[in-house]
Amino acid sequence: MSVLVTGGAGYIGSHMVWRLLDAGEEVTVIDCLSTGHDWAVPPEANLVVADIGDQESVQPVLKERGVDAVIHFAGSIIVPESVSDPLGYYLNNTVKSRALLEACVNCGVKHFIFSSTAAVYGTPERAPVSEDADLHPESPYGNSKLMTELMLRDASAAHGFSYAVLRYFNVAGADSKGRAGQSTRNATHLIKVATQAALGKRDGMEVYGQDYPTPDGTCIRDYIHVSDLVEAHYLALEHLRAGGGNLVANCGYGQGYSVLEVIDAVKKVSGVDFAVREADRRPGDPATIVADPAKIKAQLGWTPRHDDLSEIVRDALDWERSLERRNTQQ
Ligand SMILES: NC(=O)c1ccc[n+]([C@@H]2O[C@H](COP(=O)([O-])OP(=O)(O)OC[C@H]3O[C@@H](n4cnc5c(N)ncnc54)[C@H](O)[C@@H]3O)[C@@H](O)[C@H]2O)c1
Ligand SMILES: O=c1ccn([C@@H]2O[C@H](COP(=O)(O)OP(=O)(O)O[C@H]3O[C@H](CO)[C@H](O)[C@H](O)[C@H]3O)[C@@H](O)[C@H]2O)c(=O)[nH]1
Repeated sequence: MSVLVTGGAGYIGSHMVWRLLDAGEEVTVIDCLSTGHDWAVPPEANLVVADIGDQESVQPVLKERGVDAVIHFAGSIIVPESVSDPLGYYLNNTVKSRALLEACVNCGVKHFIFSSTAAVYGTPERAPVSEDADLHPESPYGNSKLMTELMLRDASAAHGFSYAVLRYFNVAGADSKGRAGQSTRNATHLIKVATQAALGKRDGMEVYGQDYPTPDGTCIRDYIHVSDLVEAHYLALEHLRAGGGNLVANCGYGQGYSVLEVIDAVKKVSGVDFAVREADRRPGDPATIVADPAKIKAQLGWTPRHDDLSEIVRDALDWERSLERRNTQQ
């Protein structure tokens, strides 16, 4: 048995690859390196530089490597970018996921795990939000992911493979052993941006919108440590291999923090008081989104081990410092 990780040279995918190797799995990565880095893939994994939409590259990998499970991270991930380039997002996230799925069906892949997102809920009526809530994405990004969820459901019913859709909330932090972290060029995620501001890599930062209907006027999100997230995938893989059946589940802690609370945490942990400027709202941002994680806890026995904002921030800062050293050495 071996596992194919698409997008394994990216932030979350590279953590997954380490987790699978730690468990003794045989791992192949397909990544086109559009935002990922070849150096992020451990040498023990086999990296194939290719596009997931290119079936002529993907099918031989699935067959020759005897892949029984695909964990599909590859995609475009920035909500406001999806608003300005919707067709690019539908191509990379939806059309190419369809091509990948077809390749998997052609090659008899048994299990498929998909990176979905809290963005499929839009602004939920209730916080925390559970999986049976209505789905009203507010951005092309969220729509592009929801369409892939639907393709998976229908293709699984027709072709008999099993799948898990994991809806991630806001992923942050880094491997506590320092082996992987968020290295994307021009990253836009809040905790990454704030750690860069704390380390003087950028001249302060902006808060997008302070007039949301939340206690301090800034958006509320549920930040999940990347190591807890990849553990959820590992448990989902075991569940599918054991014949546990299809699963759609939230990945978050059920605890929300506002943008200003996150910035405060970064200032406290780093000991640096960087400049924070008010800016207009960013397109596509819902006010509040917090997970109800009851389902994944009950069905997979998932137990968060890093659900502490200070730990998330500390690991992100450590990784950002290590990137600084890497850049100095290059
Ligand atoms: N980071 C978050 O907070 C978050 C939240 C919810 C969902 N997700 C989802 O998790 C997945 C991974 O996100 P990430 O934060 O690691 O992003 P990332 O940009 O670091 O990783 C994505 C990887 O996919 C590769 N890739 C992109 N398009 C490709 C293609 N067509 N063919 C082959 N490789 C391709 C990139 O080179 C990169 O290595 C994405 O699908 C994203 O939508 C992320
Ligand atoms: O410099 C910044 C960066 C972000 N923000 C704010 O911080 C919050 C979080 O923004 P992120 O960009 O960190 O994350 P998003 O919530 O936009 O999106 C992330 O989480 C989503 C799920 O909730 C998606 O899945 C998506 O892939 C992933 O990027 C938002 O209110 C945003 O406006 C700022 O104020 N300043």
